[in-house]
Amino acid sequence: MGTRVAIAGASGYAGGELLRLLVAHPEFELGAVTAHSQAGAPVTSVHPHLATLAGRNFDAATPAALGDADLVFLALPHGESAAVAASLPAHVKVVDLGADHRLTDAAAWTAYYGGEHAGAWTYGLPELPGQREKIAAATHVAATGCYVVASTLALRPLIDAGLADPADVVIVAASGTSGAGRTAKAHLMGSEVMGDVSAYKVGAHQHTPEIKQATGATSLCFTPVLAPLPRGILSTVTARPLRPGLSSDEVRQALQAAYADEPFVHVLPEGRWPRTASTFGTNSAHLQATVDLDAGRITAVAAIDNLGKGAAGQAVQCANLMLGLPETTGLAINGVAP
Ligand SMILES: NC(=O)C1=CN([C@@H]2O[C@H](COP(=O)(O)OP(=O)(O)OC[C@H]3O[C@@H](n4cnc5c(N)ncnc54)[C@H](OP(=O)(O)O)[C@@H]3O)[C@@H](O)[C@H]2O)C=CC1
Ligand SMILES: CC(=O)N[C@@H](CCC(=O)OP(=O)(O)O)C(=O)O
Repeated sequence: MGTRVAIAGASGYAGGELLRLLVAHPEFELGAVTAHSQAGAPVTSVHPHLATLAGRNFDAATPAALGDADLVFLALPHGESAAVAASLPAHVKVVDLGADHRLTDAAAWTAYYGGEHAGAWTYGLPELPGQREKIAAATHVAATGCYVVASTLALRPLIDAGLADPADVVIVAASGTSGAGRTAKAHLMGSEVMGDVSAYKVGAHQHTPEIKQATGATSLCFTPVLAPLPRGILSTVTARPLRPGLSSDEVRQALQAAYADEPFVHVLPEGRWPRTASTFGTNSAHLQATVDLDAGRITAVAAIDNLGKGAAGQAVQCANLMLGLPETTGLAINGVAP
């Protein structure tokens, strides 16, 4: 018998990607897969690509159904996780894909999400220094925000190495439409998003405090961009170099040193820049960096799949650690092409 895992919010985009990963995971046995408005509906009516789940229906989200698992993934709208987590037996481990337990600063939560902060859990980005061990020892983990994963993997080693000025960071990041969720507004679907690229929540995006928390940046100008893709995030991070004459080689070497032993983070060969298509359906992040000599700025670019390393893949990576399994179990490193 494998470890029993359940999903709350299995009818959403993140929940659907979790389902896809969990049914193929060699150590997991699927427990309850709960939905809200779709409770009782066939799983394949919402996720027709999950053919092996034909005949299975979404469960109602009761504490008894979810509490029967060893580990529960919460893929619920922001603000819904704390109550569900509190209803579970104490021995059940939890990985939350939502934002509720990511921020350590309660005032930042209230400013960007509104309402009262539910409290911080262990932060679920294993590639941060020392974080893998904390995740492995944790019972409750808050998986990171999608833009935050890409931006942090590109920026954090450069701040840690003393190469990038944490007080002068600019990030422009494009996301595919699935980042907004399945229950997203009509303008994110179909004809209105095709052939269009647009900035949104300019200077006011809720991932701004989380990127600062995860990277150590103290001043950040973050502009998210909606791109006509189903999946993918491409984050372009620029920062002022802290050392005159800093070379591209030094910047690349800082990334290479930080990720030399990381199975999912790939610093590309010099001159090749990340593309979201290469990470589609994977838990990988592709990175590249240089120094823009004309502008006098470091430029680092990261690509991920927002539903992979940005959500469900990252959550499974954390669950593997929490359950003492090899971290890569059930997760893809290589993508699909063309
Ligand atoms: N999409 C992404 O790229 C990423 C998403 N996340 C996070 O994952 C979580 C889910 O996101 P996503 O899958 O995109 O969202 P979706 O809108 O696609 O799915 C939301 C899920 O929550 C359920 N739900 C809706 N309202 C309620 C409610 N009031 N109470 C309980 N359940 C409810 C829905 O059920 P039903 O459909 O049956 O009504 C559905 O299963 C969010 O916290 C999001 O921030 C994290 C990283 C990236
Ligand atoms: C394209 C799009 O709209 N994206 C969403 C992603 C944020 C989100 O809710 O995801 P996290 O769980 O990663 O915080 C947004 O910008 O609000």
